[in-house]
Amino acid sequence: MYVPDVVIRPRLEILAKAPVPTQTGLFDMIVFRYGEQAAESGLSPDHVALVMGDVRGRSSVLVRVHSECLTSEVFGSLKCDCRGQLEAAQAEIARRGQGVVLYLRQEGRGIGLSNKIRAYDLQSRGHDTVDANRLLGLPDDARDYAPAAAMLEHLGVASIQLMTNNPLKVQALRQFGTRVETREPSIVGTNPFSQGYLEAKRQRMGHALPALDAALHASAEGIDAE
Ligand SMILES: Nc1nc2c(ncn2[C@@H]2O[C@H](COP(=O)(O)OP(=O)(O)OP(=O)(O)O)[C@@H](O)[C@H]2O)c(=O)[nH]1
Ligand SMILES: [Zn+2]
Repeated sequence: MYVPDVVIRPRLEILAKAPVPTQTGLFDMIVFRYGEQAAESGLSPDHVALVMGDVRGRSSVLVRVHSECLTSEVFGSLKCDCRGQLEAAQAEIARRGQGVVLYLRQEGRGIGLSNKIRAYDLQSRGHDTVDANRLLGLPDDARDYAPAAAMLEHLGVASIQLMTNNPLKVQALRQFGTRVETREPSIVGTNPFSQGYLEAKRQRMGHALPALDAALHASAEGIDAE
């Protein structure tokens, strides 16, 4: 995860804004541009905020900082939990009537779509998500949370409850000046195709996820895992 020693913020531009009705309610959709992305990365510098309710000046605003995952969100891939997490975040924001989803165009933990699919190819040959990135000579996690912090600052959010299982995401946002009051777990169901990925995130990337053995045992016994 990229966190510079000195925080220099490129200009945040607001490109467009409109109300968008969704299956989980009416959100304001704001498109931001933050800095530039090298064309060869395949990543877009245009990030999205979905905002519900009045968040300006508010504390403890529920926020999901979500990274793009084309495979699950568009095509229904079962290899990860991203789509479920996004849907759960929108549903909880709608339930509370207030909150923000920041959708960052950092596909594949920031390595871009084609590299992610190369990593999937290696995973189909038995490597886990971390080793697949390393075999490609890429960092485990190449995301930058400066755009998210700048977007929250623009929205005037005073402090947030962050929906994530990733402690490094909390740390990175704090380093960019976001007041993260609490971490709210973002646990969604597993399936046989996502279990390996979730277990690698738990064991190798420090995510606060229930242990897979315990979850499987609990579900076999008909008990809720968490
Ligand atoms: N490089 C790579 N990226 C992946 C893989 N599976 C999913 N992703 C990407 O991972 C990103 C989501 O990161 P995760 O590590 O799953 O979760 P997180 O955002 O760190 O943590 P949460 O906030 O708890 O969701 C999205 O950009 C996905 O496209 C994979 O096997 N390899
Ligand atoms: Zn995903």
